[in-house]
Amino acid sequence: MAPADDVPTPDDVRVTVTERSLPLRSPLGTATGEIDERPVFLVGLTGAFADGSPCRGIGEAAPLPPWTESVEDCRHALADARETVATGGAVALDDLPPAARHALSLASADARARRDGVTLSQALAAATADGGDPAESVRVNATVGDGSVAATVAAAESAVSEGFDCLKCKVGARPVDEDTERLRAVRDAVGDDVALRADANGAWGREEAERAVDALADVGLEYLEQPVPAADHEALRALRGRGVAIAVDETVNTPASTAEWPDPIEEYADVAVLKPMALGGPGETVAVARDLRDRGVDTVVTTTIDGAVARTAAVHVAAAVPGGDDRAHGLATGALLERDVVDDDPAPVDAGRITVPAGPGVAGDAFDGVQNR
Ligand SMILES: O=C(O)CCC(=O)C1=CC=C[C@@H](O)[C@@H]1C(=O)O
Ligand SMILES: [Mg+2]
Repeated sequence: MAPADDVPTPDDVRVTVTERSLPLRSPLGTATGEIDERPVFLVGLTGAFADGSPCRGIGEAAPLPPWTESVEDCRHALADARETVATGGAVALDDLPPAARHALSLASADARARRDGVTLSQALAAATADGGDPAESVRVNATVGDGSVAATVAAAESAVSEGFDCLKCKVGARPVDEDTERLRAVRDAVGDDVALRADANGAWGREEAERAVDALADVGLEYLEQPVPAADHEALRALRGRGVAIAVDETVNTPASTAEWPDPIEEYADVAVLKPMALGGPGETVAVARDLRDRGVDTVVTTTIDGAVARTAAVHVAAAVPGGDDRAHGLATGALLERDVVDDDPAPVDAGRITVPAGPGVAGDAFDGVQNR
């Protein structure tokens, strides 16, 4: 772990953890079931760095198996970390499960960036060799859940009317032929100028996936995300070059699987969809994104349908990745929530884009007091 991302262990830092339950406006239908509520843990760091400068940072864990550990395991990991710091010990990020690690890695990065008077994306870009300047805004896609043809088309048309020029549709919850009909109907409704993606969450077997890819070859998908189970690497390789670009999500999005990625990954995927919550933090994700881009695999950053703290941090991650505004990112998930951790989103969506908050840190003082709401 780069020193910049370790939890600061100044003399008198204090870790606070508060739990929130964030209901969705309506359940998000996916191939692996419906998501109707998101439990999140807000993690605050307060105190002073060893040089006496104030240490104040905020992080968030939004556990979502199978991308991360369970809510219970996250709760325990954060309680143990809080106790370790309270008794003067040091927390080793490497020892934490992904969502808990994300919360502490983010809180530490936020505290350091606020101390240094820079945005999180500036700190993330500077922390890697050829960082360059982060993007000032990022393009984002709308997320369209599973549903009937009519409901899918209506949701797509609504997103386009709000200014989105990229739509990601969840597939895999119904027979392949129905999903290809849904996607074809969306294409017919929105025209050719809107980018269209589909995400199967690993629901299809090899034969179904090949049938889907062949049926979708003329729909003009930007990519098909995780068509087959995470571990079926040979199926991924076999799907390449059939007219639809292939993206991986579950295959690459747990620290454990980083060591078990199919190698060379560029033979298995055109795009990697990266989830900072699953990869254990913003710094970790930017490092993975740079490695993948060096290997010819494009990257997109998405939330795990997080609260505003983690979602805003993911915006900074997308802005810090070189060429990060080439593709739309899956960061417009705040609109899916009935209730968030703050009333005013510091990184709202406007016509399919999100402007990176001016900082310092994740969003300046926008999240001050978030744990007391
Ligand atoms: O990528 C997006 O548009 C938003 C995030 C998103 O689709 C997901 C977040 C978390 C779990 C899944 O339901 C889904 C995904 O698989 O990418
Ligand atoms: Mg996905």
